[in-house]
Amino acid sequence: MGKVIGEGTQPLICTPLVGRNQEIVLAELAIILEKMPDIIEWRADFFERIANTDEVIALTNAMKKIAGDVPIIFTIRSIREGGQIISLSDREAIELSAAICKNTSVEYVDCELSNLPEHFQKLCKIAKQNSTKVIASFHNFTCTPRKEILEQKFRQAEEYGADVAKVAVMPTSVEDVLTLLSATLEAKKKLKIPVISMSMGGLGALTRMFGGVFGSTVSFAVGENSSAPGQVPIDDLKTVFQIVKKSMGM
Ligand SMILES: O=C1C[C@@](O)(C(=O)O)C[C@@H](O)[C@@H]1O
Repeated sequence: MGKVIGEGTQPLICTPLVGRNQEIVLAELAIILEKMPDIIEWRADFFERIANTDEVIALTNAMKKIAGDVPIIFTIRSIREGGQIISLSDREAIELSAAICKNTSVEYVDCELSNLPEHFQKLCKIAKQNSTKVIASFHNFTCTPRKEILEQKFRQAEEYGADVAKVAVMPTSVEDVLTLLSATLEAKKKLKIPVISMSMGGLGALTRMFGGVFGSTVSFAVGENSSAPGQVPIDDLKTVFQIVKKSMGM
């Protein structure tokens, strides 16, 4: 049985795929699976044929065949939230994500909270009809907004009907790292849905290792290539999680 976000005592380890074409993505997937991640994220904004819906669907089907029980997150990260430049408009990106949900070969779809509410709701509806879970996400690659803003983003994810709330921000000080951890703990206590959070960059790397203690349910790790600054190699993360389990009993 594949792992489910929010279940279990330790955060799940998710490794991103960032290949530009089918051959590279599938090669990355084969290498990553040997490292036994709990979840795979396909960052489809890196895929150069993203405008061809049939090819994108065919690749998710091929990935599912190889990944088996390992759940897949389908993500189109927009340029405004740290993603690649793509030829699709926001509406077209939502339509592609909806087509992926209808095809049912991925377990999760990422949708940014910065989308128009009607676009977000449309994708949520189609995802639910097809038993795909929605991860509502918020990213800031330049700074860490105030704690109240982070809490509001977590809350908004739940209010919008998402299944998981995710916040990724860039710290410029250790205080920023504490702000992210503190907002995560608050969200974990108040929300009914699981939360994922990370502080990016070198300073934030500790949140990828110890964020589970504060309520984060997934940590993104480098399998083959990194998709964001500060990601820790999967083997290192597994070692840290073992030490946390042994020393903290979680
Ligand atoms: O949202 C996230 C988190 C992330 O930005 C990180 O910092 O690990 C990496 C992205 O691939 C993913 O979609």
